[in-house]
Amino acid sequence: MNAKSHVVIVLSGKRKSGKDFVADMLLQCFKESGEILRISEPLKEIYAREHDLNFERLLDASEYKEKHRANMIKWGEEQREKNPYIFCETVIRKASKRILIISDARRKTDLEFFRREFPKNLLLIRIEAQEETRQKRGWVFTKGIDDADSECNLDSIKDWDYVVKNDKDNLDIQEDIKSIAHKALELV
Ligand SMILES: Nc1ncnc2c1ncn2[C@@H]1O[C@H](COP(=O)(O)OP(=O)(O)OP(=O)(O)O)[C@@H](O)[C@H]1O
Repeated sequence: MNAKSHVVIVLSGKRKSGKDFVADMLLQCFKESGEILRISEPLKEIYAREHDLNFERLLDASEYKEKHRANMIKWGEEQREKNPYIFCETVIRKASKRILIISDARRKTDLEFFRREFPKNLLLIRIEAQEETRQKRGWVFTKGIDDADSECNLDSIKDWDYVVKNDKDNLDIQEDIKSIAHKALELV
């Protein structure tokens, strides 16, 4: 598939704001024509290979992932200093479906990449949840992670196509999900 023929929905939000949850709900709207891709996946794949770690365990929500999170962030920064778009480029090479849901944009350079590559077929989404909600979902403020660039770099961005307030449950965000899915299908 020609890279330019994708419609791309980019999700961003703080830890435990519900990025994966929203990505899954969106995917249900698109079924076979959609797929979820994560910028952090090639990062984890290459990091695991270079550090002799278990790639699968870095992907799930395990203690193992949390243990390596800080070092992985630092390593990712070093790679991005050489090429800020390296992980976005890798993830797009893996895309095979018409509608791509990128569930973890974290930096302005990620947005730059998608704006440049998909100027007409792009939806930028911010997921917001209050700290109290995130804590109920298991979030604990961690110095070096929650105050790092990977969590804060997009805080100042205001021109999202949609902001989803995800403090309640799936019924509460269903209307937002429908609008986003509808807009994406218009762009196909
Ligand atoms: N609207 C919702 N209704 C019910 N549960 C939700 C909702 N949003 C998120 N959750 C739950 O909260 C938890 C955290 O959500 P999720 O994993 O999607 O967050 P995330 O932003 O992807 O987190 P991280 O950045 O840490 O990977 C999950 O258990 C998820 O099922």
